[in-house]
Amino acid sequence: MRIDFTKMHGLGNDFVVLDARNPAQALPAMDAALASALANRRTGIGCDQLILLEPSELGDFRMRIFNADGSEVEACGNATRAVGLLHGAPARIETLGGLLSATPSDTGIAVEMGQPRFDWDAIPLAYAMDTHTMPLAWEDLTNPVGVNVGNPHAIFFVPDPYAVDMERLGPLIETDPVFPERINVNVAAVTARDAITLRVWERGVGLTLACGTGACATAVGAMKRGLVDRKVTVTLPGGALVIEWREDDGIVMTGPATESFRGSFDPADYGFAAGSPD
Ligand SMILES: N[C@H](CCC[C@H](N)C(=O)O)C(=O)O
Repeated sequence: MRIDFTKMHGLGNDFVVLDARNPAQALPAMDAALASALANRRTGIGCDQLILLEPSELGDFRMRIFNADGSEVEACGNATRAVGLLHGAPARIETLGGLLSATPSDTGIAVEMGQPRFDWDAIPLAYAMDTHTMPLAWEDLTNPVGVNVGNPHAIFFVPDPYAVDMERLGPLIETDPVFPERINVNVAAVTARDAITLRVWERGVGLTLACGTGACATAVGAMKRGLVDRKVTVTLPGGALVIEWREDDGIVMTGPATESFRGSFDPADYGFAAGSPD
């Protein structure tokens, strides 16, 4: 019994997508162990996030998101565009972070990501503080913005994101106890009223070529600080996303989604029997 998968990416942030809406694709219990084994780029299929589609009572389908370390999380912007493409947008997608809508646009897929949350306990943080300019510092990275866009982000505005030692500082910040659920770490430079350059150390993954929720969080953080207008282009190593923060609709992220190839695997190769109940 083999399990089918679709390999996809959004600006190089890549995913292995499993579709468990089809009972014939009954999956072993999807858990941290299986997700991290499949995501492993040496011994597994390899991806930043493992995406599992399941039936949903609330929307067209449910999307579960597992980081490469196996942690299940609330939101993944690039994957939301990818599964919107795969399913056929328009689509209403249930996630742990809320019900999202994906619709086709002339530059790919547009996703309404909901409203950002800035309260310290919504990020969440370990104690109360001003999230507009958090009194925190890790060497030259100081006073980030804290925001939750379905998942938690810290945004540092710096002169040059590519001059930051993310491999060293990223994991230090990601796992600091001030972030009880860890954090996605963004370093950004505002280059115009409608342009931001961004790099992201992702919670549970590390440096990625792009992070959709990071682009959303960074855009609204810059808007809160009055650094940019309400619609900006965020350029990541893998390419650009357009982020707009509308009063009523919340954040709208628009960008490409790509299907790379399809394949299948035998769960027994990962120590799991297909079809075993969750
Ligand atoms: N690492 C993120 C999840 C994936 C976010 C990123 N891939 C995106 O496109 O939003 C987290 O733990 O919250």
